[in-house]
Amino acid sequence: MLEVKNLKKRFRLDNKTIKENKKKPKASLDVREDGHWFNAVQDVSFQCDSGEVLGLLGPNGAGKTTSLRMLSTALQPTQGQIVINGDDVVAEPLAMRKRIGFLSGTTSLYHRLTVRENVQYFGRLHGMDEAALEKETQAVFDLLDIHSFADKKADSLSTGMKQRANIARTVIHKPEVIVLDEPTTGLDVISAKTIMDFIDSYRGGKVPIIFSTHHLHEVEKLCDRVVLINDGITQFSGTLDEFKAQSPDGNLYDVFVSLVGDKEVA
Ligand SMILES: Nc1ncnc2c1ncn2[C@@H]1O[C@H](COP(=O)(O)OP(=O)(O)OP(=O)(O)O)[C@@H](O)[C@H]1O
Repeated sequence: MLEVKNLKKRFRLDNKTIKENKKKPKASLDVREDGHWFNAVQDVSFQCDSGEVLGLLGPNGAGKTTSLRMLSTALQPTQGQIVINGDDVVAEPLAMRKRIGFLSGTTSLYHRLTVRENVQYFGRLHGMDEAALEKETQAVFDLLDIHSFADKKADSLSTGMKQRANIARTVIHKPEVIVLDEPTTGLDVISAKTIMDFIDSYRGGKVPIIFSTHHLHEVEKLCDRVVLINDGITQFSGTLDEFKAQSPDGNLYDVFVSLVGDKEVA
């Protein structure tokens, strides 16, 4: 189980931005501008049980990536708690990192290695023995439909194949929590569907899986829980049914728009 409580992250602004902001009318600034600081994530809380799929929604710049980077220990929170199966992620980031599988926009592969070599390299870095590595490689390649290109070099792959290989690399060590930042963005229909089926395969299992997306149909199809962030604040956290119940006809788009106000919908 993953629990996130009152997460905050503020970034120090560079001098040029501070100077420029001083010249602008206050009303034109992002509500999160705060002198020398930018409060990218102001107050984010949610939880996700084992076997649940949680969809993280929000307009561009809402704070989704910043929140996911904190969950995965890539960024230290300014404040707040992140707990995985009773253990404190913020207090023990290095120990906890091994227990989390994080796909970010910058997760990548060694170009000259094959997919299999890449994935197994990361498995060995996590201390997996060869028998476990073989077994898990097979299982993950099945789930992500990778076998047909498993022995191709990474630099010869399509964008969709690369993303599937990146996900394989992210989960090869059987993490306790899986965090995927916009896993289907920019992908063709078949690769996106393969990744959605992969996420779906975790439902009802032992691992909470969290992914951010701008695609409401993915949320409708896959998610048990929905969290919507706006201006770095949790606007909604609950089940998919509770989210849908906010609109008379259960239309996700209408609920999203009603919660984020007149902000441009991504
Ligand atoms: N290092 C940083 N310094 C200053 N501001 C930052 C920094 N990193 C992120 N931000 C700002 O924090 C806000 C939240 O960014 P974040 O990338 O988390 O949003 P997001 O919800 O993932 O957006 P998108 O849907 O566009 O990917 C943005 O306004 C961004 O410009």
